[in-house]
Amino acid sequence: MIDVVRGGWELFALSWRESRYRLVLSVVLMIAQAAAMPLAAPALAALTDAALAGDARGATAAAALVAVAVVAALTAGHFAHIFYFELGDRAVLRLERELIVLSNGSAGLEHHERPEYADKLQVLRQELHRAAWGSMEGLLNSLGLLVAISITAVLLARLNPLLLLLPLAAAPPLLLGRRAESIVNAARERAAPPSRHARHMFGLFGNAASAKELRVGGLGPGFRIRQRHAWDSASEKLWNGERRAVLLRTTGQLIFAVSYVLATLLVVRDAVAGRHSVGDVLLVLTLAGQVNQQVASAVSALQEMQRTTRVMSTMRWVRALLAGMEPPPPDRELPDRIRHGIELRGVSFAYPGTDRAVLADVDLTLPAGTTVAIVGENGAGKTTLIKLLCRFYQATTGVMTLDGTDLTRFDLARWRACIAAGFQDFARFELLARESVGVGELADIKSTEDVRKALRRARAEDILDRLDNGLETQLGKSYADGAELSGGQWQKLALGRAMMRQAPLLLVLDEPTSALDAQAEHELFEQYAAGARRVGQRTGAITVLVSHRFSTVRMADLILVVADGRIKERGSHDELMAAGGLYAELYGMQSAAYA
Ligand SMILES: Nc1ncnc2c1ncn2[C@@H]1O[C@H](COP(=O)(O)OP(=O)(O)OP(=O)(O)O)[C@@H](O)[C@H]1O
Repeated sequence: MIDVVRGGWELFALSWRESRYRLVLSVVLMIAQAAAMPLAAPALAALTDAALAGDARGATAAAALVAVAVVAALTAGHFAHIFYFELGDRAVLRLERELIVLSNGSAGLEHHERPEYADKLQVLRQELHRAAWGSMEGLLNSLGLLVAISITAVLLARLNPLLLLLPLAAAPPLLLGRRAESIVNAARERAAPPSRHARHMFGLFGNAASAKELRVGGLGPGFRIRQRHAWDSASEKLWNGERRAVLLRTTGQLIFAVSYVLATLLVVRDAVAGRHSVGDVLLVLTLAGQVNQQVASAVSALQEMQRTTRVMSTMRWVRALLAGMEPPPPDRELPDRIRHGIELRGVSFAYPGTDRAVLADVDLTLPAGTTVAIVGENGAGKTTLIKLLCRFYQATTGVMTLDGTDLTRFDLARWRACIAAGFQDFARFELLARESVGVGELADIKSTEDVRKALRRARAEDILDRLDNGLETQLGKSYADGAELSGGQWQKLALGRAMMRQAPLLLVLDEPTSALDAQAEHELFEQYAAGARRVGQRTGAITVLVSHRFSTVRMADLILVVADGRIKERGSHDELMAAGGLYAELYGMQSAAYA
């Protein structure tokens, strides 16, 4: 219950921040609506007593009050709905925005790869919309009900404290009604298989394809009997469920009806004895009828509030998880060139939530101004190494340094701004083609010239020939007029995106060209490596390339052979070939296959 109050309070505070006047108006109108019904009862009682006493002015005034209460009860809720509906929408947007900011603003990728995070996100996606404004309604209804129940209780207790037991009598119809609903649902589930079968049979008769076989096989009569049996079986199951449900609902309503009659008799007896007026009897008749409704509404409002509680506590969990992933504050300026290189010392890494070391005790130097290729079998740990270099994850043990300074001491955003990357699992940004490439360097996204140059460097300019509006073509099937690209074309755009940053300190290319044939990939990298060496001499930039194609790999200055999370061999192509180890063996096998 504390959680429900907390969730409600959080939603209330969120709505307050979003729009105070909408919230205040919603609350006032909902309370007005909720209070109007019970307040109509004493007005009705006063009207009756005044009429019986021949007091025309009193009766008129009371009638006016009844009219006002009824109008308020009928209309205030509709006006409130306009305000809280919008408020709910705004609350959803705010929570969604927060979710996007939280999960993308976070330093690493760890949260994306934690199953419980994915589960929570799934719940949030499903529940957020329904919860936020369903709960808004629940919250306001609860407030209104609190007021309505209090007024009703005071009015009834004034006449006879025993009448306060009436809400208890509203419980049986509610509980038995619930039970009846679950019985009907269970019956529907039981009836589903035979009813599906009956529908399938029915479909066979109306279908040209099956008609041929039904006739040739003489299956018609037999299938008709099957269909009827299936239908009878489904109907019987449903009928049984419905019959039990009606019985339970009727019992519940009867219990309330008996209590209602008893409550009325209690007041009628007092009225006959002269202790109460006829108006009082009418008051009880009216209020007792409302009690039933109030209890049912209170329960459904509580259920809505429980949904809010779930959403709000999930949001708290996500906030706490992501807050714990903030990188340490930077205390070193990132240099604008690499003088010596990037070093890994004793680096081991296991993915969060797992025990297996994907990288184990890696010692490695990526010298400034070089092109480094990483090779190894599937699952060896190549991509993981790249992810650590991009600081998507923090090494479990060991340290990574840039010219001797721990990488974590540099500002993360600045470090990322110095990286250009093409990933194996690239994104498909359904934007204009120019933007889809240009987001590789936001500052240049508007420059058609820069985007074209990047595509040229990625040897992907040919894509533009197939796009009706060239760079200004909308991409993706989410849009009616969006151009859908093949997997290979999307990959080329991703490579173009990686080429947008013209002078990165670190360029990582993790199999970004698997859709190209071996020759095209080779030519592309040869051209790229020549450019990278030129830039590298100036800035010390390092290119790290992951590829399974040895024809591409051989041109790298340094080749690392990764196996079981360790660097098994390192050296230039010639050195590794001369050593006659794993690299030489794999190279030999691949050249033989292409020979
Ligand atoms: N998010 C993750 N959570 C847990 N384990 C992971 C995760 N990503 C990768 N792994 C595991 O880490 C190991 C190394 O994966 P990695 O992607 O680094 O291999 P790779 O050498 O790049 O393989 P490939 O050549 O197939 O791309 C694999 O055993 C893989 O199952």
